[in-house]
Amino acid sequence: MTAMPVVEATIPTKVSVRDLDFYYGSTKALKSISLPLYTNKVTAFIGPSGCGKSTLLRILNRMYDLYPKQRAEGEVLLDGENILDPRVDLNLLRSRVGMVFQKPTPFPMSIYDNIAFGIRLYEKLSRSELDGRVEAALRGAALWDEVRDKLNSSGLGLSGGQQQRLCIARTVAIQPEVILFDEPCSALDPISTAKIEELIDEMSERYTIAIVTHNMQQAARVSDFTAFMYLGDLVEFGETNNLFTAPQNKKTQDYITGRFG
Ligand SMILES: Nc1ncnc2c1ncn2[C@@H]1O[C@H](COP(=O)(O)OP(=O)(O)OP(=O)(O)O)[C@@H](O)[C@H]1O
Repeated sequence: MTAMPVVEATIPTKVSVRDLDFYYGSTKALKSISLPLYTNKVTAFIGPSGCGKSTLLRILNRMYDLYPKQRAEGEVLLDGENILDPRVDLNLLRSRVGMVFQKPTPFPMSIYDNIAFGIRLYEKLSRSELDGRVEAALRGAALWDEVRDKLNSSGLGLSGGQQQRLCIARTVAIQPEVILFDEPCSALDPISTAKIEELIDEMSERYTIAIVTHNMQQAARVSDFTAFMYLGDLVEFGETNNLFTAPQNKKTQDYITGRFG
């Protein structure tokens, strides 16, 4: 049993990962991970390729459940409720814990319908209520001003950075509590990346956020807390400032100073 790192006892915990193991078939990809995601804070998962960052992220909304040979053991408490329990309603869970992927993946439909599609799955709204929700979501993703005059055009006609903000709008439209970002900027140019980073910062006022990133500067810029992982272990978890300036573990230090990874 590994102890849960407690860094900020004064901030409420939204998600509590406890003694989490994860298997791809017989391969163990995560080993007894325990960490908190603090409410309305951004937590970055960093570490060299293959250390388990995306695996950990995908557990937080049971994405792995789509694959029969993948299995998690341990607990992931969302507001105290274990989301690994087989009785959990996955549609409800994924409406509470949204996800933005590495590659922007708009649906092949209009900008408006990209947002409205998910809302319609969960709620029955009048046209004017739906219009309001679509606008609020696009504003929340800092995209409204760029698309307000072409809501009926295809989402696929937008630039890569705009498409990623459309995907963020689609996620926030469902009014989740937690948002998971899996390398959200890796396909984007520096200006689009800066916009998404700024957006993540603003979004943390309303959502609890976890982000997987290869880019340590990005982790340092956007996150409040950082988890450093290595070969399926959580090596160090702490406030981002502390972890980057005064790492406690030699492996963390080697990684952030570019000695490996
Ligand atoms: N579908 C899969 N089947 C079998 N093993 C897998 C699968 N996906 C990932 N793994 C293994 O699990 C481990 C963790 O992978 P994961 O993708 O979570 O790492 P990561 O830190 O996100 O890597 P990267 O930065 O390269 O995306 C790796 O050893 C990987 O080879």
